[in-house]
Amino acid sequence: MNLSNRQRHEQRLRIRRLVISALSHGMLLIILGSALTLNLLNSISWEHYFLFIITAAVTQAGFWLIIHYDLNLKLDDPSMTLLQMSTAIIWFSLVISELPEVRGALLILYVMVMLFGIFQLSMLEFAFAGLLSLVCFGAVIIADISFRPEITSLKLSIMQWIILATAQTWIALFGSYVRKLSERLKRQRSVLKASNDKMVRTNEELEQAMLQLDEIAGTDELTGILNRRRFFQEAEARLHNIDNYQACALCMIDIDYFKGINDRYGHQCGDQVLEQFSRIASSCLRTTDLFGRYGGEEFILLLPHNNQESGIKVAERIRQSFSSHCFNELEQGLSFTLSAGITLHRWGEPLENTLKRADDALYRAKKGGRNQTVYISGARNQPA
Ligand SMILES: Nc1nc2c(ncn2[C@@H]2O[C@H](COP(=O)(O)OP(=O)(O)OP(=O)(O)O)[C@@H](O)[C@H]2O)c(=O)[nH]1
Repeated sequence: MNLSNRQRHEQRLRIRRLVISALSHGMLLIILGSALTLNLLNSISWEHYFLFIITAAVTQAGFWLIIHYDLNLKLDDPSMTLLQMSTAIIWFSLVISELPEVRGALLILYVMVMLFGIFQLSMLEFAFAGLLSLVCFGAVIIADISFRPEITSLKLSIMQWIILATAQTWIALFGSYVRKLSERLKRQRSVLKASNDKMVRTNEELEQAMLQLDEIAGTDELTGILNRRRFFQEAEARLHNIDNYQACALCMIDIDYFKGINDRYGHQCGDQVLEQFSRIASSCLRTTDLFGRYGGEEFILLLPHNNQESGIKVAERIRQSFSSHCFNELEQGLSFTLSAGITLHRWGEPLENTLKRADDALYRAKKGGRNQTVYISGARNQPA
């Protein structure tokens, strides 16, 4: 039978309980065996003793086989608590019936059996187990009166029966109280677990929402690239972590005569050009590059691990890709140009200084006739 992890765990617990039950039987047999060896008991023979061993072994092995082959799972109560208790009560009664000398002391065995079911049985089941022990013990008394009248004190036997009835009633009441308590604890634990799970889920959802909010807060609505604020946050963080001998380029890009695009084709078409430019530029960049919208039609790039040559190459690649793109949807064969200013970040310098140089380079590109990339040296790229 294919069992779930939970069922397997419960079966292991049932085997453990069975071991406890077998040990209780064994303990009684050891006590009896010791008393027999020391000749303290006259009423019981070794034959009877071995019969007790065999019956105990057979019943315990039977229960073990039932659990081992998972047959108990087909029962209404897979723990077989009441069944095991009833078997034990009958077996203890047989043992007790052979030991009139120590019967009073052995009454405790019935109580022990009742304790076995303290977390499992309902009030009704407890009442059944208690009644069964009283009936079995009553049968022992009747057998004594019938077969051993000479050594039987009726008054004492009745007194013992009353004591047993009182003890079993008390245990049945106490047992049902303990069971209710444990059920209440279980319910509280499951409520706690449910609210804990809910809290974990809410936290995860909150975290997810915060991440989404953070992403939205750092994204330019029109182009989907980083906005100016987030670009500088991330650029500062990157520069802080960059190792000092790795050159890093900063590039500013401005679409040429953008006002004219707006004026001629309308603001919406101007937006389309900005979106298209962002797509083209993104396709020319590596995932480690930072790309943001500086404002209006101005864009900014941080290109880690780039020197003068490779930085200019990236800017030129973007410029050429953009200028060779045709905006046929606006006008057949229509294309635009851009200007770029680039510089290298100097190790340890504030980002505004680098930005100022890149802006100067862009200004020169515009002044120089647009549609070009101008580089201004970032001087040393080494520690001062
Ligand atoms: N469609 C659109 N236009 C914008 C946006 N942001 C700024 N602009 C416009 O971009 C234009 C920028 O024009 P200018 O700064 O004069 O520059 P230019 O026309 O590109 O000229 P040069 O940069 O000198 O080549 C302005 O008309 C702004 O209104 C935007 O999000 N969408």
